[in-house]
Amino acid sequence: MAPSLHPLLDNGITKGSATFAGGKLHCKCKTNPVEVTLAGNVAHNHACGCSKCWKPAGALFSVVSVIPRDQLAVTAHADKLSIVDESAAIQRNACKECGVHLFGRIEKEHPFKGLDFVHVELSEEQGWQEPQFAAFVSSIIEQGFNPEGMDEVRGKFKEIGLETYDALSPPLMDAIATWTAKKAGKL
Ligand SMILES: N[C@@H](CCC(=O)N[C@@H](CS)C(=O)NCC(=O)O)C(=O)O
Ligand SMILES: [Zn+2]
Ligand SMILES: [Zn+2]
Repeated sequence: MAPSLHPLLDNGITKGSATFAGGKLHCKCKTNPVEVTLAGNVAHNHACGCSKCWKPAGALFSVVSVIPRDQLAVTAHADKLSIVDESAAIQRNACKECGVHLFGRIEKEHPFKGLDFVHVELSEEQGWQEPQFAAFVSSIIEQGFNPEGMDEVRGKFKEIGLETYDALSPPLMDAIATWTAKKAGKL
Protein backbone atom coordinates (compact mmCIF):
# COMPACT_ATOMS: atom_id res chain seq x y z
CA MET A 1 0.00 0.00 0.00
CA ALA A 2 1.25 3.49 -0.82
CA PRO A 3 2.37 5.44 2.24
CA SER A 4 0.14 8.22 3.56
CA LEU A 5 1.57 11.65 2.89
CA HIS A 6 -1.06 13.34 5.06
CA PRO A 7 -4.87 13.08 5.29
CA LEU A 8 -5.21 16.53 3.63
CA LEU A 9 -3.08 15.35 0.67
CA ASP A 10 -3.85 11.66 0.10
CA ASN A 11 -7.13 12.19 -1.77
CA GLY A 12 -6.18 15.31 -3.68
CA ILE A 13 -6.25 18.89 -2.55
CA THR A 14 -9.32 20.93 -1.65
CA LYS A 15 -8.89 24.57 -2.67
CA GLY A 16 -9.33 27.24 -0.02
CA SER A 17 -11.63 30.24 -0.20
CA ALA A 18 -10.42 33.73 -1.12
CA THR A 19 -12.97 35.26 1.26
CA PHE A 20 -12.32 32.99 4.25
CA ALA A 21 -11.85 35.10 7.38
CA GLY A 22 -10.30 32.64 9.84
CA GLY A 23 -11.47 30.26 12.54
CA LYS A 24 -10.45 28.18 15.52
CA LEU A 25 -7.90 25.41 16.05
CA HIS A 26 -8.25 22.80 18.79
CA CYS A 27 -5.87 20.19 20.14
CA LYS A 28 -7.03 16.57 20.28
CA CYS A 29 -7.93 16.44 24.00
CA LYS A 30 -11.50 15.20 24.57
CA THR A 31 -11.84 17.42 27.61
CA ASN A 32 -10.58 20.97 28.01
CA PRO A 33 -8.97 21.21 24.57
CA VAL A 34 -6.56 24.07 23.95
CA GLU A 35 -8.21 26.56 21.61
CA VAL A 36 -6.41 28.97 19.29
CA THR A 37 -8.36 31.62 17.36
CA LEU A 38 -7.00 32.86 14.03
CA ALA A 39 -8.35 36.21 12.82
CA GLY A 40 -7.64 35.58 9.15
CA ASN A 41 -6.65 32.97 6.60
CA VAL A 42 -3.17 31.43 6.60
CA ALA A 43 -0.45 31.89 3.95
CA HIS A 44 2.40 29.79 2.52
CA ASN A 45 0.56 26.59 3.43
CA HIS A 46 2.77 23.60 2.57
CA ALA A 47 3.70 20.03 3.37
CA CYS A 48 6.85 19.75 5.50
CA GLY A 49 8.83 16.53 5.85
CA CYS A 50 11.16 17.77 8.56
CA SER A 51 11.44 16.00 11.89
CA LYS A 52 10.33 19.00 13.95
CA CYS A 53 6.94 19.87 12.52
CA TRP A 54 3.95 18.11 14.07
CA LYS A 55 2.35 15.36 11.97
CA PRO A 56 -0.79 13.36 12.66
CA ALA A 57 -0.25 9.63 13.41
CA GLY A 58 0.65 7.64 10.29
CA ALA A 59 1.46 10.66 8.12
CA LEU A 60 4.88 11.18 6.55
CA PHE A 61 4.40 14.95 6.30
CA SER A 62 3.16 17.85 8.33
CA VAL A 63 0.88 20.44 6.74
CA VAL A 64 1.98 23.80 8.08
CA SER A 65 1.29 27.43 7.23
CA VAL A 66 1.84 30.90 8.67
CA ILE A 67 -0.25 33.78 9.98
CA PRO A 68 0.86 37.14 11.44
CA ARG A 69 1.29 36.71 15.19
CA ASP A 70 -1.09 39.56 15.96
CA GLN A 71 -3.82 37.51 14.27
CA LEU A 72 -3.35 34.56 16.63
CA ALA A 73 -4.73 34.29 20.17
CA VAL A 74 -4.87 31.34 22.56
CA THR A 75 -8.51 31.53 23.63
CA ALA A 76 -8.85 28.50 25.95
CA HIS A 77 -6.66 26.31 28.17
CA ALA A 78 -3.38 28.11 27.47
CA ASP A 79 -2.06 26.52 30.70
CA LYS A 80 -1.79 23.17 28.87
CA LEU A 81 0.79 24.54 26.41
CA SER A 82 4.51 24.02 26.69
CA ILE A 83 7.40 24.78 24.31
CA VAL A 84 8.81 21.61 22.73
CA ASP A 85 12.37 22.87 22.12
CA GLU A 86 13.38 26.26 23.51
CA SER A 87 16.57 26.24 21.42
CA ALA A 88 14.79 25.90 18.04
CA ALA A 89 14.18 28.99 15.90
CA ILE A 90 10.50 28.10 15.84
CA GLN A 91 9.21 27.73 19.41
CA ARG A 92 6.56 25.07 18.95
CA ASN A 93 3.84 25.28 21.58
CA ALA A 94 2.41 21.79 22.14
CA CYS A 95 -0.41 20.50 24.34
CA LYS A 96 1.19 18.71 27.28
CA GLU A 97 -1.62 16.11 27.29
CA CYS A 98 -2.20 15.13 23.65
CA GLY A 99 1.08 16.31 22.10
CA VAL A 100 -0.50 18.34 19.28
CA HIS A 101 1.39 21.50 18.30
CA LEU A 102 -0.98 24.49 18.42
CA PHE A 103 1.39 27.17 17.14
CA GLY A 104 5.08 27.85 16.53
CA ARG A 105 6.47 31.32 17.26
CA ILE A 106 9.80 32.93 16.37
CA GLU A 107 11.22 35.21 19.07
CA LYS A 108 14.81 35.62 17.81
CA GLU A 109 16.00 37.70 14.85
CA HIS A 110 14.86 35.67 11.85
CA PRO A 111 13.45 36.38 8.37
CA PHE A 112 10.07 34.98 9.43
CA LYS A 113 9.88 36.75 12.80
CA GLY A 114 6.34 38.07 13.26
CA LEU A 115 4.75 35.01 11.70
CA ASP A 116 3.33 32.09 13.66
CA PHE A 117 3.28 28.53 12.27
CA VAL A 118 -0.02 26.63 12.46
CA HIS A 119 -1.69 23.40 11.29
CA VAL A 120 -5.12 24.10 9.75
CA GLU A 121 -6.21 20.47 10.02
CA LEU A 122 -6.86 21.28 13.71
CA SER A 123 -9.84 23.35 12.57
CA GLU A 124 -13.32 22.20 11.65
CA GLU A 125 -13.90 25.21 9.39
CA GLN A 126 -13.51 24.95 5.61
CA GLY A 127 -11.80 27.57 3.46
CA TRP A 128 -8.21 27.59 4.73
CA GLN A 129 -5.61 28.12 2.02
CA GLU A 130 -4.71 24.80 0.40
CA PRO A 131 -1.15 23.39 0.46
CA GLN A 132 1.01 25.07 -2.20
CA PHE A 133 4.18 22.92 -2.30
CA ALA A 134 6.13 20.25 -0.42
CA ALA A 135 9.23 21.24 1.58
CA PHE A 136 12.04 19.29 3.25
CA VAL A 137 10.98 16.16 1.35
CA SER A 138 14.31 14.31 1.72
CA SER A 139 14.14 14.89 5.51
CA ILE A 140 11.67 11.98 5.87
CA ILE A 141 14.63 9.64 5.28
CA GLU A 142 16.26 10.99 8.45
CA GLN A 143 13.21 9.74 10.33
CA GLY A 144 13.58 6.21 8.95
CA PHE A 145 11.74 6.33 5.62
CA ASN A 146 13.28 3.92 3.07
CA PRO A 147 15.13 6.05 0.49
CA GLU A 148 14.00 3.64 -2.24
CA GLY A 149 10.47 4.93 -1.75
CA MET A 150 11.33 8.55 -2.52
CA ASP A 151 10.38 8.41 -6.21
CA GLU A 152 6.92 7.22 -5.18
CA VAL A 153 6.60 9.99 -2.58
CA ARG A 154 7.69 12.72 -5.01
CA GLY A 155 5.43 11.15 -7.66
CA LYS A 156 2.42 11.39 -5.34
CA PHE A 157 3.05 15.09 -4.78
CA LYS A 158 3.34 15.58 -8.53
CA GLU A 159 0.03 13.78 -9.05
CA ILE A 160 -1.78 16.21 -6.76
CA GLY A 161 -0.04 19.16 -8.41
CA LEU A 162 2.53 20.09 -5.77
CA GLU A 163 6.18 20.79 -6.50
CA THR A 164 8.68 19.12 -4.17
CA TYR A 165 11.75 20.75 -2.65
CA ASP A 166 14.39 19.59 -0.18
CA ALA A 167 14.38 22.95 1.59
CA LEU A 168 11.64 25.60 1.26
CA SER A 169 10.27 26.78 -2.10
CA PRO A 170 12.50 29.06 -4.25
CA PRO A 171 10.49 32.25 -3.41
CA LEU A 172 10.81 31.56 0.33
CA MET A 173 14.51 30.65 0.03
CA ASP A 174 15.01 33.91 -1.91
CA ALA A 175 13.19 35.86 0.82
CA ILE A 176 15.46 34.32 3.48
CA ALA A 177 18.60 35.05 1.44
CA THR A 178 17.46 38.64 0.81
CA TRP A 179 16.93 39.17 4.55
CA THR A 180 20.38 37.72 5.26
CA ALA A 181 22.04 39.88 2.58
CA LYS A 182 20.36 43.05 3.89
CA LYS A 183 21.42 42.22 7.44
CA ALA A 184 25.01 41.80 6.25
CA GLY A 185 24.84 45.06 4.26
CA LYS A 186 25.30 43.28 0.91
CA LEU A 187 22.00 44.52 -0.48
N1 LIG B 1 16.50 17.77 8.16
C1 LIG B 1 16.07 18.51 9.30
C2 LIG B 1 15.45 19.82 8.82
C3 LIG B 1 14.94 20.67 9.95
C4 LIG B 1 14.56 22.05 9.44
O1 LIG B 1 15.46 22.81 9.04
N2 LIG B 1 13.27 22.40 9.46
C5 LIG B 1 12.90 23.65 8.85
C6 LIG B 1 11.47 23.55 8.34
S1 LIG B 1 10.25 23.57 9.60
C7 LIG B 1 13.07 24.83 9.76
O2 LIG B 1 12.98 25.96 9.32
N3 LIG B 1 13.27 24.60 11.05
C8 LIG B 1 13.45 25.66 12.00
C9 LIG B 1 13.02 25.18 13.37
O3 LIG B 1 12.54 24.04 13.48
O4 LIG B 1 13.09 25.93 14.33
C10 LIG B 1 15.06 17.71 10.11
O5 LIG B 1 14.29 16.96 9.50
O6 LIG B 1 15.03 17.84 11.34
ZN1 LIG C 1 -4.51 18.44 24.01
ZN1 LIG D 1 9.17 21.47 9.27
